[in-house]
Amino acid sequence: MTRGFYIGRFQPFHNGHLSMVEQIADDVDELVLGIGSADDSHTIRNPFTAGERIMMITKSLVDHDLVTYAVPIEDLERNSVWVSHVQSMSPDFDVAYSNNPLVIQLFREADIEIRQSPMFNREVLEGSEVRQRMIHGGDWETLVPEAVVDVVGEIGGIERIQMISGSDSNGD
Ligand SMILES: Nc1ncnc2c1ncn2[C@@H]1O[C@H](COP(=O)(O)OP(=O)(O)OP(=O)(O)O)[C@@H](O)[C@H]1O
Ligand SMILES: NC(=O)c1ccc[n+]([C@@H]2O[C@H](COP(=O)(O)O)[C@@H](O)[C@H]2O)c1
Repeated sequence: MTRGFYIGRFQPFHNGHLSMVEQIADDVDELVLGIGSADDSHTIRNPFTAGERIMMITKSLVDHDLVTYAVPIEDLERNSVWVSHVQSMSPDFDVAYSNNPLVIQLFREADIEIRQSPMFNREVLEGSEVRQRMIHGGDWETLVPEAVVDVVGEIGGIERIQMISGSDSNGD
């Protein structure tokens, strides 16, 4: 039995993240999704709470044949102890997945196997692109799973991110 660990902020969970999960599913029996920066929300970079991101991920993966656990991981002041912090919060895992250079470095230094994946359609499948489209009234819905559109609607996410940015749906 192999269990993987995939860390990200998932602000929001988009189709690039979904493709990465689908690829990881070929390697592992179970997957922990670490909700990074879990203590942050209501900012342009991190508009959604950890609980809202868990809803997005759980509902997006409900029809996938993979056992998943979403675990909130708060940020720490000290990078040197971050991997221990992750391990203290997560079910045990055999291999970690990330394309983030700092995350890769920290897991390598802790002698934990880390795998990267190709970037899927990165010109548009990027959290900051999705958030900019939400702020400016662009087409963000095609970049995320349908379940994420539903959750964003349920929580009033567009109104929130537009309020945070001081914009409105027609603003720049
Ligand atoms: N299109 C993609 N294809 C494959 N991996 C991706 C893609 N987008 C993000 N990732 C990876 O998923 C992990 C989590 O990413 P993250 O939540 O920061 O999303 P992001 O799209 O990079 O968002 P942001 O623009 O908010 O930083 C990182 O390792 C990131 O490199
Ligand atoms: N010292 C720390 O708290 C520390 C170190 C490395 C990564 N992280 C977190 O891991 C996550 C990595 O995800 P991204 O690849 O989405 O940036 C982020 O939430 C980031 O803040 C935290």
